[in-house]
Amino acid sequence: MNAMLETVNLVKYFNDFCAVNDISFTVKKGSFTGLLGPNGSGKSTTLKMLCNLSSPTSGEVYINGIDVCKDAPHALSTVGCVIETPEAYPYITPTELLHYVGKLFCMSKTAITAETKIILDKVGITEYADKKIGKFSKGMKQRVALAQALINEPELLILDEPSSGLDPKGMSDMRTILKSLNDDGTTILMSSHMLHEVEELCNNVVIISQGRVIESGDLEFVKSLTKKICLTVKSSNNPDAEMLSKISSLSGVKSISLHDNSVSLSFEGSISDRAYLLREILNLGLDVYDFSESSTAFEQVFLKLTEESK
Ligand SMILES: Nc1ncnc2c1ncn2[C@@H]1O[C@H](COP(=O)(O)OP(=O)(O)OP(=O)(O)O)[C@@H](O)[C@H]1O
Repeated sequence: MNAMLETVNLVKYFNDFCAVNDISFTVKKGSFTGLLGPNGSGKSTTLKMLCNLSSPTSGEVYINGIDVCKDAPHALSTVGCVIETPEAYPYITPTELLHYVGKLFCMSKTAITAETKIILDKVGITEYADKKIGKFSKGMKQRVALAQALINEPELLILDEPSSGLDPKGMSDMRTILKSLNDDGTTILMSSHMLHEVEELCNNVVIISQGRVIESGDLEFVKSLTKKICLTVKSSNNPDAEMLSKISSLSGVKSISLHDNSVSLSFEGSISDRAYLLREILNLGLDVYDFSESSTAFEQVFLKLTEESK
């Protein structure tokens, strides 16, 4: 079986408000799946139901084919979760926390000690192993939260915005850790607001809006849903008005704007159309030193899909 996790027609009402409306998706074994959606779209509510922290109004969740609502301990025995920013007791140390969590999983003291060493190294806090968590920065606390989710060597990690609130270095470190966990075979389902993060890490995406799945599939498929891409052309000479007008009339160019010496193009066409466009731009006399697809291509898909679903 290829599915690590499957949700079937998941519904969650808070009184008469429907926060999750008939959500079905699959997380493939070994994948790094991003759960994307605007604020309030139902990401956290969905993840909480997957970890049995909240009961669905209706619908089912299966992990490795086991129904989470009917047999949570069995279904979740292979899962590690970090939902919202967990606050550990400030006066305990990462080592003590991992020992406590390990005992909850009925692990032996020897196994806990061995695992703790490996995990603290994986998340990069070995030197803080015996320091009190209360004094840790937000980034360190996120690493501790991830560490406790790893104690039972989970096959599946469910993470609610793991980079949230971290500074750029903290985010980058967290991405490196998650990438390495996934490379080592851990399946990861992660919610995120940061599209570039999802593009960098994930190979599958589930996009939700207003409690509904509006698109899901592998990242390249979702990106291909819009043929229009954003190209950035940087040149050492400044394009004049005539050049800009000529560029805007080239085949495939939908719109054009200029910021400093950089021309942004909205473009639709094949790879060879793109090559033709570059040749034409060079022929116009622009001294191009960079011609690249900007990272907003996926962002455009996301905005378009969430806009269309309203
Ligand atoms: N316990 C609750 N009681 C009532 N409404 C709730 C509760 N939890 C969530 N909601 C509502 O359900 C909707 C979905 O919330 P949820 O937190 O799942 O969204 P989200 O996509 O995770 O948002 P964000 O990106 O801002 O974290 C929101 O409108 C929220 O206000």
